[in-house]
Amino acid sequence: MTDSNETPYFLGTVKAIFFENPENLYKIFTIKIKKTNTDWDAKDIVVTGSFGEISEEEEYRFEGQIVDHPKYGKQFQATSYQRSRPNGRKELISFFSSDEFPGIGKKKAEKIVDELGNDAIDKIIKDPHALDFLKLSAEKTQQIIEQISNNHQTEQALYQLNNYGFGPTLSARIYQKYGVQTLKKIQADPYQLVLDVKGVGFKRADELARRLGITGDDPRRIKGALIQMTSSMINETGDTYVDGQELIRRVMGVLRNNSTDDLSKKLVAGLRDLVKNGVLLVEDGNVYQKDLSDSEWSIAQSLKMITDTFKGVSWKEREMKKELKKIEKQFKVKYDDSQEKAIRQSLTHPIFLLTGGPGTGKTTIINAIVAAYAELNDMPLDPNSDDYAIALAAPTGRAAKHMSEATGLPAMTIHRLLGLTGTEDDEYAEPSLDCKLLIIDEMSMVDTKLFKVLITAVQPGTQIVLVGDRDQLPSVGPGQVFADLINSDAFPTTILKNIHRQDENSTIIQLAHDINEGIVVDGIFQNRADRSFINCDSRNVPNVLSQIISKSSERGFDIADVQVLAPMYRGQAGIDNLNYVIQNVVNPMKPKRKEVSMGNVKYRINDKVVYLVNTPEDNVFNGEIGKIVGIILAKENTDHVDQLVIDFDGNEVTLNRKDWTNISLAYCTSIHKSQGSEFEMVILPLVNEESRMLRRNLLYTAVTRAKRLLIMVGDRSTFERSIKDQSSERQTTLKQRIFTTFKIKGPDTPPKETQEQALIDYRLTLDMIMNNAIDPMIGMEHITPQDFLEKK
Ligand SMILES: Nc1ncnc2c1ncn2[C@@H]1O[C@H](COP(=O)(O)OP(=O)(O)OP(=O)(O)O)[C@@H](O)[C@H]1O
Repeated sequence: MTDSNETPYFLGTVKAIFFENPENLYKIFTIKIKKTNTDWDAKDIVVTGSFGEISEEEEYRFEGQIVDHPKYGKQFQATSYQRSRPNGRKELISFFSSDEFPGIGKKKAEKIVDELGNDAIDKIIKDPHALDFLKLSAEKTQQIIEQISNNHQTEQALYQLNNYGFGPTLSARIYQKYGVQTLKKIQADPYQLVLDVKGVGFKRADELARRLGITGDDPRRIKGALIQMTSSMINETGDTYVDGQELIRRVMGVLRNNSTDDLSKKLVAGLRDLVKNGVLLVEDGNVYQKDLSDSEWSIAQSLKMITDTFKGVSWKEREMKKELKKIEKQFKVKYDDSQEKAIRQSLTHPIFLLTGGPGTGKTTIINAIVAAYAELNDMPLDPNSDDYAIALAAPTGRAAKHMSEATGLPAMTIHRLLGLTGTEDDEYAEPSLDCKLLIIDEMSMVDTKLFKVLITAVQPGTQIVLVGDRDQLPSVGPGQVFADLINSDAFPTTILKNIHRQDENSTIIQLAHDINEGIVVDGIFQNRADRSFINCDSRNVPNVLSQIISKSSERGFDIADVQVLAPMYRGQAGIDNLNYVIQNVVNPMKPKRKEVSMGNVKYRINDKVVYLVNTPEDNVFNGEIGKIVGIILAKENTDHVDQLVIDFDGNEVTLNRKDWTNISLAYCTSIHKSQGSEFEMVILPLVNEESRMLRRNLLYTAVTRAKRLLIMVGDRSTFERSIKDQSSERQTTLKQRIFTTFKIKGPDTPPKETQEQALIDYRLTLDMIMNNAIDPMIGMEHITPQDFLEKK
């Protein structure tokens, strides 16, 4: 493609930037070509890549390669770029006399080049007195120097970030955060990156710090470890705070090799500093990430504001009675007592909570609420009408689709409703929600931070209905908002218990309810038309599963409708091994078939895969399941990289090898990931080795994913034990914040401890540890410090 062996480049002026992703700084734009060493013969080309700073009408030099995008055709994928420097006398004169340097005309520009020569720019950057001969005012001279240095610093920073080992995406993200201060900031405190830039963990910052000579018990290192450990522990448990003593013990484990006598003093000083700077917060001996703690408070305050500003309803009781009769007729249903109570409460209160297991009528009630609300408030149920003010939303795309199908009205993800991008910027978003009735489904999946953004967006006078199944697994992110709201007793709540789904052959729903009640009946292990139990130990699970899958495909089940769900990745009956085993049953390697590898995983055409991150620019989101429809080997394309083409429900996405870490095989997925989705057939292997993870809510969530068929595999005692194992609640303080804000006296609220007292306690613990009275590694025998450094 190129004239010579040198890297392909394009020099040109940026004309129109038509796509920018603020998260990874990915941009797509056209340039008007001035020069290239390729045989591209058009006047323009589309350039793509991650760029810290690109301005329209500026000239840049891009290095990279021409690629052939399956949808958009040929474009230039830039791997590096720099603002082009004026070259030669003529260009330099027009550069200095341009609008960038007001006050310098052609004459002065000529003088500069005559005096400083063709490397005038470098000379000005290096020597602040280089321009003295012009005899301009000090202010003017300074302006010129700054203008030139700013351009230069961007290049310099990105070059140095690359030297530090950051790839283009991370470099662009860091540069976006710190701008021209990038190098100064990083060199002053590389651990600040852990806090400021998503994707940089303690381990990476620690490596960089070592290169910069920051080691041992340097305060910056201690603070970096405290921040990272707090975040790791919160992500691990889903709690909204960590136990202070435990945190300290773990941080000691990380810093252990470098411990000095006064480490304990330094640790407490580090903690104190982080508290002072608003990063962490200490309360009642617990350590919070300040923003997560603030989110709990904001939620409580917003709920209070919504409650206080509610002005009641304008219609009379008899009108509601009449309306209930009308909708029963309209939907051809007779609501049971708790259902009727739910409809009444939702219509008459500012905030209402509705929870129930499968088939208890949650969707039925959402429909009734919408219809009755519209009628009683004289609102047309027509989304195109200006007076329509109902917002329906759910945390996942699938749940939103279900809501929309059930109501016949538009429903969307909470992210879309709020205009969020699925990136870390979401936490700082302050959207405003313009509706009068807001209904959220699958509320158990909403975490603290998302709920904070949602609820603070709600305007006074809005009525809110939160619907979900409180017994399912809590959200992936920290918190258990739905359970906390229900347990606070601050809001009217209805728990639906009667199962209404009339399907004589279906026993799965009853089983789910029994599990939820902790009832172990023999019937669980007897085969029914829609479910069966296969007794086997963990060694036999792969074999048994292979047979079930073969049989199900003989019976005409598409593998897309069959989902194996497991709790753990490791082990014979773990997700990784089962994916390998099932892949070889449904999509085996044969001679002449294409196959590519990524680590131990092989990918073939027709493989079922799951996407693991959010990439709005490709319209694919975390948890979406797709099918590999194409494998393009490096030797077969102009990019010279292996590519997978994946069909996500009609949306085809091409992933270069470097992005294959964003997918995994999906024949078997985790129960956690399956929440909010339903499958025709669920196969659920549970084995004794996993007993540490098995809780009632995990089993309950897995079982309720099955629409038509459920096959449980494993040993009886494991199932029995998980049914009996009450799920342990997450540690959060949302309930207490609600008690305080609503002035409700909560049951035995623990005495308040001041920050100072807590810090003194830590000091004592630390001193004991330092004096070897307590081994900091007690209870951590099988755990290495590495386990806490960065989440995999
Ligand atoms: N009072 C009722 N009388 C008769 N049928 C009812 C009643 N309430 C609900 N149903 C029916 O029961 C079935 C389950 O109801 P619905 O789908 O609303 O429950 P759900 O709680 O949303 O269940 P899931 O969470 O599993 O979707 C539906 O077919 C619905 O029509």
